[in-house]
Amino acid sequence: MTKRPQKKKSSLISKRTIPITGNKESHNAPKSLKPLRARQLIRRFHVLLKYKSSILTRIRKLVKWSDEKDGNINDNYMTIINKKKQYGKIYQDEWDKTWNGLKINKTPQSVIDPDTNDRISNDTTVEDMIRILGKIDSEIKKRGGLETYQTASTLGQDGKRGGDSSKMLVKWIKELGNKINTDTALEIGCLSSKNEISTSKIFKSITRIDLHSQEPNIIEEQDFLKRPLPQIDEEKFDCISCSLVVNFVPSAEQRGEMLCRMCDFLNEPRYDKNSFLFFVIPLPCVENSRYCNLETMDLIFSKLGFEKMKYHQTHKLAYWLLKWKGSKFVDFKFSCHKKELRTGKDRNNFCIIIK
Ligand SMILES: C[S@@+](CC[C@H](N)C(=O)[O-])C[C@H]1O[C@@H](n2cnc3c(N)ncnc32)[C@H](O)[C@@H]1O
Repeated sequence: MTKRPQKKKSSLISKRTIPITGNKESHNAPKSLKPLRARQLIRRFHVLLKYKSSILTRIRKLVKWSDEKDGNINDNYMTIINKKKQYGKIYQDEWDKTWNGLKINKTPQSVIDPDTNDRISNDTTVEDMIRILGKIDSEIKKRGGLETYQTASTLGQDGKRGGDSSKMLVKWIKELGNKINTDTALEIGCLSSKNEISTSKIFKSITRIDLHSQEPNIIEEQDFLKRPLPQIDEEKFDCISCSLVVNFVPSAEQRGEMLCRMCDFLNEPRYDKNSFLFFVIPLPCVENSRYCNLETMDLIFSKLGFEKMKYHQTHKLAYWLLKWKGSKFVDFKFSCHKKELRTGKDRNNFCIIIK
């Protein structure tokens, strides 16, 4: 059902978390955060990861990187840096400068400055990009890495602050009553096994995965883009929950791939059983993006064989419950490109590309 042959895809976060010299202590993720600071950090991580992804895409072209020969660039870009002494020095100097200069307890401020020093254009050299990578990697590490991001996101799930988004899935499934018959679920991007999707017991079994597991025996540490494709029906699911994950994925192509891939993990509908996708993204991804609106999402979902059962938006989030009609309804020729839909400088660049 995969739209195109599945290539081995990248881990979204580089495995490299220490500088070349390996002599920096890692900072532990904070145990608690004030809400404002948590929001600032989440935004900051999104910016850093997205920027890093654009830089790697550009380096990939410049150095004529081949996935077959060299592996995935997200995991292996350090081989480029380590190849030349001069590259290593540029990366390390920027790493150190950022590490020594960045005050992490202050409101996040940009160490990267796309308006002046860190702009990437057609003239940007590999050296320039390695310099920016050094800054970004150092900042990610100094802020505590993915663990800090997750602490901030978990805090956003606090019941007192609106609760976890799976509440909406549970409500909808209950509303649909016996029209919906789902036993198994895959929760992509699972921060906690105490969320309503788990405690409500609406599923007989839930497989939980996350890039960085906070409950190692319960949540499998796995990148969904690398999860082996099901070989037998028992490895598929009646429901996939993908809440606030796609916006975390740094590149538009990987977001598209994630959506296409979900079809491979859903059971073909049967006479007594349907398959569902619960999907959540921040509202600005559809309300204020230069490249994506609700019509774009409707089109993508319908071309991938989904039918909208429920939609709800709050002032922050957009939620969908979609029924998957099966592989017969997937338009394998469909592609979705980057096309400007809204102009204006206050837009965000959220985009989904399907090739
Ligand atoms: C903002 S949290 C969302 C948590 C929860 N699903 C919710 O709705 O509140 C995003 C989570 O997605 C995880 N994530 C991002 N990309 C992923 C991927 N490719 N595979 C698995 N998990 C991923 C991140 O590690 C992070 O824990």
